[in-house]
Amino acid sequence: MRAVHFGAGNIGRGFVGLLLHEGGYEVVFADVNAELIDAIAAADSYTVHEVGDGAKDTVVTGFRAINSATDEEALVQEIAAADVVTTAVGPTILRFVAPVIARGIAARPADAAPLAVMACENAINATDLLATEVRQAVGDEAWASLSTRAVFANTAVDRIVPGQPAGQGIDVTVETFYEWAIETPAFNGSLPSIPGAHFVEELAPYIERKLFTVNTGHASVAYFGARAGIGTIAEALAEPSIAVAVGAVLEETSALLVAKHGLDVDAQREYRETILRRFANVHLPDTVERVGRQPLRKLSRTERFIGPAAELAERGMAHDALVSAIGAALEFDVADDEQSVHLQAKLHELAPGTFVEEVTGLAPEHPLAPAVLAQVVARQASLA
Ligand SMILES: NC(=O)c1ccc[n+]([C@@H]2O[C@H](COP(=O)([O-])OP(=O)(O)OC[C@H]3O[C@@H](n4cnc5c(N)ncnc54)[C@H](O)[C@@H]3O)[C@@H](O)[C@H]2O)c1
Ligand SMILES: O=P(O)(O)OC[C@@H](O)[C@@H](O)[C@H](O)[C@H](O)CO
Repeated sequence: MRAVHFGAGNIGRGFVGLLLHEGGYEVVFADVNAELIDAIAAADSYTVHEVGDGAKDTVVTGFRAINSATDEEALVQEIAAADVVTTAVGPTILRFVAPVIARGIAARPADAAPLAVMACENAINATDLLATEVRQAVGDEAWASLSTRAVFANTAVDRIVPGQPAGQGIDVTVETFYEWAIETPAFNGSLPSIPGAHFVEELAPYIERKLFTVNTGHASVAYFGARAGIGTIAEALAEPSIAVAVGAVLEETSALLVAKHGLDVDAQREYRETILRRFANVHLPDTVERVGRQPLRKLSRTERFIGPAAELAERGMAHDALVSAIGAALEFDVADDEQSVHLQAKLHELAPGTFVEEVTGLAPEHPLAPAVLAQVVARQASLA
């Protein structure tokens, strides 16, 4: 069995590639980073080092690597012969990988089984977004045929894989925890063989529980930590005032998840506690800069802050702690992060109402809009 995986970065090597390898796939990593692809191509194996309680090392073998920026023809042939295509490139990059995926599907033999396509990104319905990009890349007529030759399935992936320290080659340091939920109906009974994954009938409760607990909590630690001048996630969470603020954020998103998806209150409390222990793992060298990266994406309408806060406001439920975290996000000012630079520029340039509509997608009449507007006004006053 063969899998083509786009994005040979942290989660690509440290989780998706690993689980595909353990499922018996030969993994072909595709990435635009020439140095990384050359290093993977030159290696016979790499090691995934877990850190924390019960940690173990796993050696990954049987992979190849293709530079997707310079070797598109080879990539098309790999996809044409693959069983599975996965991505972990970031939601904003899906539109760049869509055209070659389309070409690969079109090049498959007529009698080939449908290709399983799964975007492993932190976003609601990321694979649907990828499918939309493929459709836009080829047009409606070609899509009518392509869409019968591939199965696009939404997934939720969870494992904290920090930026990797220099000097360890392509090895990856990860936490011990992992979860990969894959939505089944699109497969019509022919599920891909990935023993480490968890196949579920309906993904919405899983992806929302993950994004609005793990990622909302994580980003809150990052933004409160950055505001306090703290560099790592574990150190930020060790600061009592930050732990209290993040706990309050997660109480709010948990209340939404319980109300919306009928999650068990005690199970959700345990899930939250597990997550806070994961963030506190001092062996994981994770930084507030990585976790806070791309704040414009994180402040967008369906993402980890505005998404749950808007639904809470619509239901008349408490959301003050989330609004405070949004206030901290507005202060994220990291010169190396392009979106952080754009965020700060918009705060300087735009009227507060325009900023709220443009960045968060909230209309002025939305019940959450006034509270977010107040945070923007306060941030702009501090910059004046
Ligand atoms: N790291 C984590 O803890 C984690 C956990 C769960 C989900 N995710 C999600 O996985 C995705 C990747 O995150 P990451 O932390 O591995 O990031 P990363 O930056 O380590 O890896 C992304 C990789 O994608 C490559 N890439 C960029 N553009 C490309 C293109 N056009 N074609 C092919 N490759 C391209 C980059 O060169 C890079 O190697 C994101 O959506 C993230 O939210 C990350
Ligand atoms: O990848 P992002 O930028 O959406 O979010 C940063 C982190 O919260 C994220 O990568 C987590 O480490 C991961 O989602 C854990 O499963």
